[in-house]
Amino acid sequence: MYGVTKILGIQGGYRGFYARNTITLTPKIVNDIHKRGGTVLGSSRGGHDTVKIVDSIQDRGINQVYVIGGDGTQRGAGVIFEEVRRRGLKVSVAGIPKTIDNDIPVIDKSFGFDTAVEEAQRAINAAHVEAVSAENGIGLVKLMGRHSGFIAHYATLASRDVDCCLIPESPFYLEGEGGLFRYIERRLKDNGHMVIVVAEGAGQKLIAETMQSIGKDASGNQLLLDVGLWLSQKINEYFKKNKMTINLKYIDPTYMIRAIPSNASDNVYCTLLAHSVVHGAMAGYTGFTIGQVNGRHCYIPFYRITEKQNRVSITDRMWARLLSSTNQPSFLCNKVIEEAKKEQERAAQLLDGSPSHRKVDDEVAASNLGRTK
Ligand SMILES: Nc1ncnc2c1ncn2[C@@H]1O[C@H](COP(=O)(O)OP(=O)(O)OP(=O)(O)O)[C@@H](O)[C@H]1O
Ligand SMILES: O=P(O)(O)OC[C@H]1O[C@](O)(CO)[C@@H](O)[C@@H]1O
Repeated sequence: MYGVTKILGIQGGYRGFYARNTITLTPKIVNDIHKRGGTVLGSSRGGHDTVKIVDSIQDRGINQVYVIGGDGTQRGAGVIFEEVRRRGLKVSVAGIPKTIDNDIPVIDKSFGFDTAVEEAQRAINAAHVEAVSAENGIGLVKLMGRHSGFIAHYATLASRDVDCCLIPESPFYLEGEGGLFRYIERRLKDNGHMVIVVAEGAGQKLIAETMQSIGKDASGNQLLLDVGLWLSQKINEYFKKNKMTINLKYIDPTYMIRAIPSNASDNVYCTLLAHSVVHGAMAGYTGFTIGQVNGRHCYIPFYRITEKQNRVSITDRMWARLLSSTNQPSFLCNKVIEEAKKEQERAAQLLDGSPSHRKVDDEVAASNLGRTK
């Protein structure tokens, strides 16, 4: 369509610009990559040496750079764009959001998220089978998502077999009235079994009270303490102390939900993102991330994408729908709800520069919060 004669694939993430080989991408090489999990180019964490990267772009005569990855990758693309602009180079820099976490703001969802939610069903179903097959069975599933709870949230809504979903955005506590242990006791007495889904970023403050931080990864992301093992141990200890028999089965599908090939919905989404981003670069746009916003493909300036992370809003209808589907306690006091609403209003004003038009559905959220206390 555009008469492009050469497309280079940079291998091994950002360091691939200066420390790894590159491969020439041809229709034959990329023909079936949508049927394979992972990345044909390989990825890495860390290694973003902006000067070396832009030197490489300049030396190779590259005039369009398409950067595929999560929130960190998009931040890295933004830095490259600034350096390219500082040098006055005629190079278009465009980002394509790809992460299972769905933690990239502004866009409706990230490529990879749907596939992860679909694959998580297998782990939740297994947890449910194990839970119903034993006396006071508890199936506990930990899901990825880093500091966002979207995968756990939507996998719970999709499954309908989950009795409690714990996410980083909604703090919880274990002991006492309204705490997790009392809720588990009640569910086991009423139902004989239960399924708990916990996002890997949940409970970090609670765990940190008794466990040391384990540092950061090569990209500077805080490494998460293992909430799945911690919660399994805490639940077993509590019921042992209270002399109540339980059979807890812990399932950690972690990389299973990331390593599989993308599903049909994500394949179509990815194709549309690719078409849109190329049209944008060919039209002369630069410094943008492509993304679907309210169903339409948009060119979003890097600074909008990198100014914050997308997090589950616990005063939104979708979270209220989860609470009414699991019947779990909200673990929240009114003060936290009010703070969350204010944060949501501030975020909405930031996005459209005006007072928030989107009225949080207080009645639904509050009634569910109130009802499940
Ligand atoms: N602010 C930044 N400036 C320059 N480079 C960055 C920045 N943040 C992240 N990067 C680089 O972007 C790359 C990917 O970042 P990271 O490892 O956080 O993964 P990610 O893109 O967030 O993907 P995922 O969300 O799937 O983990 C790394 O090479 C990292 O060094
Ligand atoms: O591949 P690594 O370094 O273990 O990173 C795991 C992280 O990557 C993600 O899968 C994507 O950001 C997160 O959900 C998870 O916390």
